[in-house]
Amino acid sequence: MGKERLDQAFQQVLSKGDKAFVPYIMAGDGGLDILEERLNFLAECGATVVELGIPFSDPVADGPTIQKAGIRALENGVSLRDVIGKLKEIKATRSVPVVLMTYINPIYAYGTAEFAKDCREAGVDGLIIPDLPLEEESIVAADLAENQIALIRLAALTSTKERLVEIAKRTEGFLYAVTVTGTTGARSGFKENLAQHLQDLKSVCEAPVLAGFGVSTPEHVKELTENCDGVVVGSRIVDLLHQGDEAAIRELIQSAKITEQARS
Ligand SMILES: O=P(O)(O)OC[C@@H](O)[C@@H](O)c1c[nH]c2ccccc12
Repeated sequence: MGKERLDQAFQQVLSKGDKAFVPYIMAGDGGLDILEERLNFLAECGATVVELGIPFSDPVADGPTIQKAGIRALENGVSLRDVIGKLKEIKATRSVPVVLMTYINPIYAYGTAEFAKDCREAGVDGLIIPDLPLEEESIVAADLAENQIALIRLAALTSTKERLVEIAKRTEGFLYAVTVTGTTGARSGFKENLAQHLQDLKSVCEAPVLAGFGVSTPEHVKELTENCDGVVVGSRIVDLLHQGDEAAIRELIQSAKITEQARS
């Protein structure tokens, strides 16, 4: 459960020589009733962990694709409480670890202690809270720790070296290395010095380092994972799910695995 389950999931993948692939989906996009089916589909495609977004009215880090998915979910009336309730219901049959991505406001409104306890009961393994800076972590850190839920930290491109070291030291589950300055969403390419940045993060981080933001093709996955342990892919997965293109999702996720040839 929790932190430990995340550690095991990454270890299992990385020890085989594969890279980790964490797809992001918006909870409630398409209705909460299809959540279980989607999680199990992603697991079956080879997802290491799934990042599950909570729809929110003011998603400051999100680009157009995820904003639209959030609006669809909000139109379905889906709240943080509903998502946790659904996860609790499907806990026994869910086959992939889940980390929730939510802004701090809904957690604060829920009550941090109750939220952390409910997350644990629902089998939530970790949390990504993009608008919670290091200095404010004490709002939730103790409650999450008490329930063995990992707090996954984000490393921005613009942070100072000292700050990145501190973030890398504190992170749990994995380190989310944000690859661009700006919001989520597909991009055509990455900064030239990104490879070095990822290597620098890896050299100071014991947890796996995963690159995310703007990753949308198997070529991106191959390129980025030369310098880190895996990727997080959001907008592209959300679009493909919305279009019902299961084959493309499978191909994208499988691109994080080394080929059988390379294995032998
Ligand atoms: O959509 P992209 O560019 O593939 O980026 C990942 C991303 O969507 C997902 O991790 C995410 C969605 N919303 C966020 C807010 C902050 C940090 C991360 C996220």
